[in-house]
Amino acid sequence: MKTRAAVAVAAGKPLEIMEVNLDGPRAGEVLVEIKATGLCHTDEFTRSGDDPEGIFPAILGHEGAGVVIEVGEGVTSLEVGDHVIPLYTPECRECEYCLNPKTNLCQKVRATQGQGLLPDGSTRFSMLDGTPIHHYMGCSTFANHTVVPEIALAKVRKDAPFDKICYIGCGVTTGIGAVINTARVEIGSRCVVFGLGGIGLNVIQGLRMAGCDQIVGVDLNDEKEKMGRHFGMTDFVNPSTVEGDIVAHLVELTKGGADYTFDATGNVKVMRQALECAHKGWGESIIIGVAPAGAEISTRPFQLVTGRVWRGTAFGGAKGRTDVPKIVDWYMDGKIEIDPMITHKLTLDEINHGFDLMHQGKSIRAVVEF
Ligand SMILES: NC(=O)c1ccc[n+]([C@@H]2O[C@H](COP(=O)([O-])OP(=O)(O)OC[C@H]3O[C@@H](n4cnc5c(N)ncnc54)[C@H](O)[C@@H]3O)[C@@H](O)[C@H]2O)c1
Ligand SMILES: [Zn+2]
Ligand SMILES: [Zn+2]
Repeated sequence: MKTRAAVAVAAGKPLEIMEVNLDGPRAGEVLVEIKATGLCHTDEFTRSGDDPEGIFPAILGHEGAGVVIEVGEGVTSLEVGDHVIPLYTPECRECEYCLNPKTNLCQKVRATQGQGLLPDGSTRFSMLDGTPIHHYMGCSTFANHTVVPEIALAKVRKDAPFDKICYIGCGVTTGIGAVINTARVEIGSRCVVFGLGGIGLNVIQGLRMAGCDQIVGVDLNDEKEKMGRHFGMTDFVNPSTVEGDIVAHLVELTKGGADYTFDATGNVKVMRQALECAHKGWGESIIIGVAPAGAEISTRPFQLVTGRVWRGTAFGGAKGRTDVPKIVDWYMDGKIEIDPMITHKLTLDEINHGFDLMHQGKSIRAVVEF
């Protein structure tokens, strides 16, 4: 079949909207009509050429929601008409990682996914002249139709709006999951969140759900304060207006250090501050942000010797086929909010404008509706 897609033709170039060929699903695969997709920083990281593992041409996008149009041979868990969210972290439920409750990093299709290919080593997308186009993060949601492995699709309820739940495909789950699955924050905790963007705000609403006593938000942009407070932030700190050491300031504000801290900036200097403002003896710092290629974190080992813990999280530690449908329920039941974070709606033709908004710090999430 043919479908419309925004194609990343080369590193650093704007996406090109074009008609592409899409082959039907093979064994274990599913054809999905994408109804809506969010634009995440990770897409921009790859589009810009900063991602050392970026492969071109490719169809980017990993934060989508849509409907099953056709299932390949042997697919048993999904049928035509099901509503789904593609998962860049799949859940095969049989690999060593899926069977271990400590991780969500299913390895079943890892090797081919990293190469921009489906598990059989080939691509379903091509340009009209026959040039193959790579998949991206196993999802490629910047296309009106895409082919995804069955194990990389979460089946969700049919009454949930696509233009909101697409965000659960990355940002919402990453932020809330970092609190619930990775940190396992206890009721009454004091926490600090660095970076109040599309990820940090979801950390904040996760902390509110977890019943924290204090939720400190840290951002260089004062305009982020209002939204932070809306989602449950109790204190706002702009490091550029703090005199002296930001770490000492945060330790004092949290009465001795935070029980849990989160980096949602991707800046390795901020990651160090996040670790060092965690409480001596038990404070844990969770790295969510993706740092530039080659960047390294550092601290004095004494920080860890005296009981602080440094951890990281991918996709909020969520096992997608199991956890994503529950998060969709939380949204539909009003336990979490998504609507105020969808600040811009675009058509596929306007997708490059979405990246401009991201750079200008004007959007939390821009969503493309097909
Ligand atoms: N681990 C994962 O699974 C995962 C998933 C998605 C995104 N991410 C990463 O999470 C990070 C945040 O993504 P986002 O979409 O929220 O980005 P964003 O740009 O919307 O938000 C980042 C925020 O950090 C603030 N900031 C920047 N530098 C700062 C500093 N020095 N001190 C304090 N605040 C600062 C910015 O003003 C902005 O509000 C990115 O690095 C992204 O790649 C990780
Ligand atoms: Zn993402
Ligand atoms: Zn697995």
